[in-house]
Amino acid sequence: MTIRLKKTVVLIGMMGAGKTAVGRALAERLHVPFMDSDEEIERAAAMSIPEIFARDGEDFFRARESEVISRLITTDGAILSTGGGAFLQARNREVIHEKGVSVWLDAELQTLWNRVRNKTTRPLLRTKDPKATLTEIYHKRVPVYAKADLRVTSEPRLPIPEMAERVIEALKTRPDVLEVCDD
Ligand SMILES: Nc1ncnc2c1ncn2[C@@H]1O[C@H](COP(=O)(O)OP(=O)(O)O)[C@@H](O)[C@H]1O
Ligand SMILES: O=C(O)C1=C[C@@H](OP(=O)(O)O)[C@@H](O)[C@H](O)C1
Ligand SMILES: [Mg+2]
Repeated sequence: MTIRLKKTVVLIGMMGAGKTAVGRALAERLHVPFMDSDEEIERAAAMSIPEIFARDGEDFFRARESEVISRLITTDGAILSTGGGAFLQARNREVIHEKGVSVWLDAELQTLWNRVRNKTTRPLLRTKDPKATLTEIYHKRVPVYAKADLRVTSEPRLPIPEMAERVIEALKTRPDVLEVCDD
């Protein structure tokens, strides 16, 4: 069985949902290019995300993020993992809807927290009470993430390759995106 992607699949959702890890596994499984907007921003700036936030601020980062998404979404039939804030901007949602298909990787707050709690790579969580900050961001964003074309729920103990399979199952409901050919 061969699977062919006709549109670029854009993974959206909270920090720690697994967009980067699942996106990479999904691209390997489907033999298509993998892109991550954060990695692309870091590479172009030759700085890490925390360094960009510290030196140039969040607004600067969001502007770079929009540019990178608009550019990368033009690659047909690839996987594009975005940063957790990307889908919040209407302009980003529009280009994603126009040229790709959005998949919300949805995970429970406790799962997200367990995955990000010991990491220093997410500047938005550098607050006095990072768990409260994550909770606040989560509740604010969920209604926007719900605008995605597809939603895939992540169970805390589901391994990354199985999450990638779940995404494929969800994509099978969209023949305009995924073509399954019996060999
Ligand atoms: N399904 C999963 N099972 C176990 N660990 C996971 C899973 N998804 C993500 N992780 C881990 O959680 C952390 C955050 O994942 P990441 O892909 O960076 O999330 P995001 O890009 O959505 O912020 C990483 O250490 C990743 O390996
Ligand atoms: O949620 C957010 O606003 C952010 C999420 C991060 O990406 P991940 O969702 O891949 O962690 C990164 O883009 C930046 O730290 C801001
Ligand atoms: Mg990521």
